[in-house]
Amino acid sequence: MEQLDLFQEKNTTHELIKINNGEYLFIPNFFNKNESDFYLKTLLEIIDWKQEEMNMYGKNIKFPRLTSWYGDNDKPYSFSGITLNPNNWIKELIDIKNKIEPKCNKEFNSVLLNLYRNGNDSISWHTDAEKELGKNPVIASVNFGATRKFQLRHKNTKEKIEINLTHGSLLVMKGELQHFWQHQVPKTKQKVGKRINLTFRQIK
Ligand SMILES: O=C(O)CCC(=O)C(=O)O
Ligand SMILES: [Fe+2]
Repeated sequence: MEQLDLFQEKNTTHELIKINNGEYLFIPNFFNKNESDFYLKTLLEIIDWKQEEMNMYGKNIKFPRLTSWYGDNDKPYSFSGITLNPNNWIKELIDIKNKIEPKCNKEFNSVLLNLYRNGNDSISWHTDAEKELGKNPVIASVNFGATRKFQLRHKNTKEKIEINLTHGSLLVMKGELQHFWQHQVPKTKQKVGKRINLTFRQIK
């Protein structure tokens, strides 16, 4: 049936959503408009944004987005074929971390930031299941700027879920979700502005 290929739209106002093999929280206006505008503008200016490259089959491929890594862990963090050394925490990132931790019931010691400059920037299907993150990692994703589609796909059943990550929203992925579901932010042909995503993590 064609229906199976359609993404289920899950922009409900319920906070905790239980899915097959995982759960997540989604709170659209976790940060109010003023806070969100402030963080979008400030983080664009003060974050140490870089376009990382990875080597694939002998070719250097540029990531289709800018990234930056902050944390209190002196260990470098490796993912998608690259290793990032953490920058030291800055006040704005600690303020965001302090605000989300009670909602997540979790403390974080690092954050990966992504800057999607326009609709051509993206992140392709992956899981956040690096071994440094432990067994069932809690990953808190904070969003400022343009709304982009965030898609989840079950590895076995291929079931798909789509969430519009709006300005000021908080998405918390938890339970066994990272073992069973991949996620991505696809490119879009629509004219979209800049978007910043922060994923807070606890690195062991
Ligand atoms: O931009 C997003 O919403 C997702 C980012 C992500 O999945 C990651 O950095 O691991
Ligand atoms: Fe991810």
